[in-house]
Amino acid sequence: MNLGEPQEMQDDHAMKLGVPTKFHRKVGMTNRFAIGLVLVTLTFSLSFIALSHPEAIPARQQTVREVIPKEYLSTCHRRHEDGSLALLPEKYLTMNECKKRLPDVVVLGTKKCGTGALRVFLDTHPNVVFSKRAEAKFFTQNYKKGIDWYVQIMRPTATGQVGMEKSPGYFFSSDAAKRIKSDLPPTTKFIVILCNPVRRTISEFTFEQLNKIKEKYKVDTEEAKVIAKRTFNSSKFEKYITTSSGRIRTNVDIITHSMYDKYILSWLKLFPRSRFLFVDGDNFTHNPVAVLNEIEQFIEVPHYFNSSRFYFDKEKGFFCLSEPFKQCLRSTKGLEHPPVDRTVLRKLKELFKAHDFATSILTLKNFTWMKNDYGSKI
Ligand SMILES: Nc1ncnc2c1ncn2[C@@H]1O[C@H](COP(=O)(O)OS(=O)(=O)O)[C@@H](OP(=O)(O)O)[C@H]1O
Repeated sequence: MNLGEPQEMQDDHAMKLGVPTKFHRKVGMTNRFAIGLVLVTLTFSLSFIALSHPEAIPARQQTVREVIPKEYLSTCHRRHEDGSLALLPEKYLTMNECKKRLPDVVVLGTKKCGTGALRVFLDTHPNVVFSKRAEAKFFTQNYKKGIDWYVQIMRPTATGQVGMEKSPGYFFSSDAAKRIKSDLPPTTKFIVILCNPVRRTISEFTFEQLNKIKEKYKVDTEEAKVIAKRTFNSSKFEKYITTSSGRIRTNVDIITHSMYDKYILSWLKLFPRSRFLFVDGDNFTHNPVAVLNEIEQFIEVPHYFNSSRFYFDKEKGFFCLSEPFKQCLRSTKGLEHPPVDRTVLRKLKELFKAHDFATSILTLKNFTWMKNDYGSKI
């Protein structure tokens, strides 16, 4: 081809030689542009379809994607078969925004009304996470350790989980109430489990006696129980709670701790009642599912507890967990109580009746033991 020739002639030669002409080049460029445009549009459309319909990704690509176990999606822990908890690998903790936080719900009390069983049972709910320590006691004896210590003893929670703590001594402490008011957010909820005050008083006495024996003889709970039974003096309890003239002492802790109304009143002076759930401990002992369902609603977690998760253990004499693992409360819970003189029992009932009346007005609840005259068997 002579490059000095006019354009039409150059094209003529070119056509003959099979070389692309300017016209062909123009058409070629337009085609390539069009093909490119179609390819880009196709790629965009395919990735859009793939994103909005992950099932549309070809099977070969899906295999390289990690399949996250369903139970890892909104939690920070994995539960072993024996019930113990292990933190999930770091990437899941990040994905689920897991971190240690102040508790959302605090079980304030009350001592010997089933707070231990409440904790063990509630902790199996997938949306509930209790503190690492069984009892933090931060707002009472550990306050000097500082709020960072308190946060550190919590387990990490994912955003949708409810962090909880139980320290039954808080209920009796006006200091704890004031500190909670100043340190916890105004959204914190409180659970107070109350039970038959006569039975509660005997329970606290029995528990304290056992602890004294453990300390004195340097023995474990089982040995202490044997010693307690052997050395049991039937009038010990009666002597401890009555004056020489036979009146009930109203200045000993195990008695005052059962006068629930005065503590409730002091808490209600600081917090609105809507932030409390007052739970019937006697009902909880005999029908844990009903009470746990009530708690689920109050703390706003999905329904989880049903009767298949529990069984009544005849040897223990109490309900135990059957799912997700088998577990009864440890041997310091469900102690054998000493028999108590009938006259002393009657005096205790009379003393607590007036307080219970006030309790039911303050809580707007009629508790089991009030309906059945404190039960025939205490
Ligand atoms: N399921 C189950 N298993 C074992 N024990 C149960 C259960 N439900 C309620 N209870 C009652 O809980 C009482 C102990 O209460 P607390 O756990 O609050 O005691 S403590 O204040 O934390 O020491 C304990 O009191 P005692 O019987 O005097 O030991 C029990 O009566």
